[in-house]
Order: sequence, then C-alpha cells, then structure tokens
Amino acid sequence: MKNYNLDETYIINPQKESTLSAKQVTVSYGTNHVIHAADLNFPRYKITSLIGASGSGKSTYLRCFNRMNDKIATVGGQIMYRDTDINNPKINVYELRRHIGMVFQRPNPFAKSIRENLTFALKKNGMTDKNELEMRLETSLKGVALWDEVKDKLDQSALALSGGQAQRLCVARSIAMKPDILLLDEPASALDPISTAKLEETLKTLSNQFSIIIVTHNMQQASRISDYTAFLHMGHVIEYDETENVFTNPHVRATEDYISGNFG
Ligand SMILES: Nc1ncnc2c1ncn2[C@@H]1O[C@H](COP(=O)(O)OP(=O)(O)OP(=O)(O)O)[C@@H](O)[C@H]1O
Repeated sequence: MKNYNLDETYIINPQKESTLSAKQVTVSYGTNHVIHAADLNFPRYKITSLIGASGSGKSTYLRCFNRMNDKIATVGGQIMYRDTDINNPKINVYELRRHIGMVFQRPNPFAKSIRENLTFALKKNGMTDKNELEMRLETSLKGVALWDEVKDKLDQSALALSGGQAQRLCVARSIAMKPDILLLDEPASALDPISTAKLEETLKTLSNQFSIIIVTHNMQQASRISDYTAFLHMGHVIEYDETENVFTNPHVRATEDYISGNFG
C-alpha cells in the first residue's frame, strides 16, 4: 500500500443547508483508532456517498450518525443535528433513530407479514388510527416503487420477497417513520444488477424528501446516484466535494489513485 500524506485533504463543504454537521469525529475500537475525520456538512435533500477501500472506516463513520457504535466503540467529536450534539449521552437514542433511520447491507425484513413490517414500529410509537396506518403503508410502499408488486399480498410473509424487493421493503420500513435522514450501508451489495438499478432509482426519487448518506463500494454507483462524495482513506476523509468534481477532477493523489484503480 502506498504511503499517502493523510494531512493532505481537499474538503469543500456544500454551500447548501445542512441536515447534519460532523466536527472532528473520532472513533476507537479499544486502542485501535479507526476514524479521525475532518469537519463535514451533509446537505439536506441530497445524496452523499461515502467511498473508500475496504477497512477505510466507511461503515464505522456512517454508524456514528445514529449512535450505532455506542456499545462497540468510543466516539469523540461533535455531530450536530437540529442544534443538538447527538453524541450527548443524555439524548434519547430511540427517538434519534426515528429521525435518522438506517438500512443495512443485507435485507433484514421481520418474520412477519409485509403489512406488519411497515406498521409494527408505527404502532409501537403510538399510532392507532387504522386509516393513518394504511395510508403510511401505501405511501411508503409507493415511495419505493413496491406497491404494485405487493399490494395483493400485504398479509403474506415478507420473507417470501426476493432480495431486491426485501431491500426496498426495508427502505419503505425506514421511510414509514418519516425520518429526516436515511443512512444506507452498502444497501445493494447483495442485489443483482436489475434490483440494484431499481433501488438506485428509488433512492434518487426519495432524495426529494429525505437526506441520504450511503456507503458504497461501487464507484459507478456513487457517481450515478450521489450529489456529493466523501473519499475515506485509513479513517481520514481525504476529499469531499460535489460527486462530479471528485470523479473528474480529484485534487488529492490518494483520491485520484483510488478512483483510477491505481490504489494499493
Ligand atoms: N466491531 C469492531 N471491532 C473492532 N474493530 C472493528 C469493528 N468494526 C470495524 N472495525 C475495524 O475498523 C476499521 C474500519 O472498519 P469499517 O468496517 O468501518 O470499514 P469499511 O470501510 O466500512 O470496510 P468494508 O468496506 O470492508 O465494510 C477496520 O480496521 C476494522 O477492522
């Protein structure tokens, strides 16, 4: 692996309203310091990709944004969301996750009906009105373009869906909670190209209503769907800018080598 100067960075924060601002975030697993990130602002109603080689810290960094590292790592720095630092130990993490939802690498529908997958958390959060629940169900499934495929089998098990359908169901389950921000950790890595294309299309549409931060290994995917891209190397954010600039005119050697395949 080439030695790059980790202090050589090029960070252009978007001149747009931010939904989340991360300041000097650090993460350690025991004595292993894996994230030392610069100050990044994530824009509202845009898609931001986190790219980088395996082990560069993308998932760890993403998990900071809804406190998913709490029990496994020590997190430092500030992550401002609606004027509150989400690292404050006093904040209600379950409430936070209603505003900042997450979709994981492997589709993980509950072993329940499609309807229950969508309404379970809503009911747990006190929504009892049947019409409202049905409306959320339909709107969320339409939001991920799954409604036409499942509207006649809402009471069948979600486990019978294909991988691509199950992943879109998981996105629908997240958006049913009407979060502000959707975090996605390599959501297409277990999907075939057709399901991946459908998911990407869904995310592009959803970015009109939600701010999206996505970890992806797939550089074509990052360049296809995201408005902004952050390149991570060894836990450092090396470059952050509009996606087009990162891919066509990278400013730092490590970024250039990574996107041109000369890395390592
Ligand atoms: N639960 C954990 N305990 C200890 N170390 C961990 C843990 N999770 C990740 N790490 C370490 O933190 C570093 C960053 O890992 P992370 O999974 O965030 O990288 P990544 O860029 O998302 O990688 P990949 O693309 O392979 O998923 C790696 O060195 C990894 O071994």
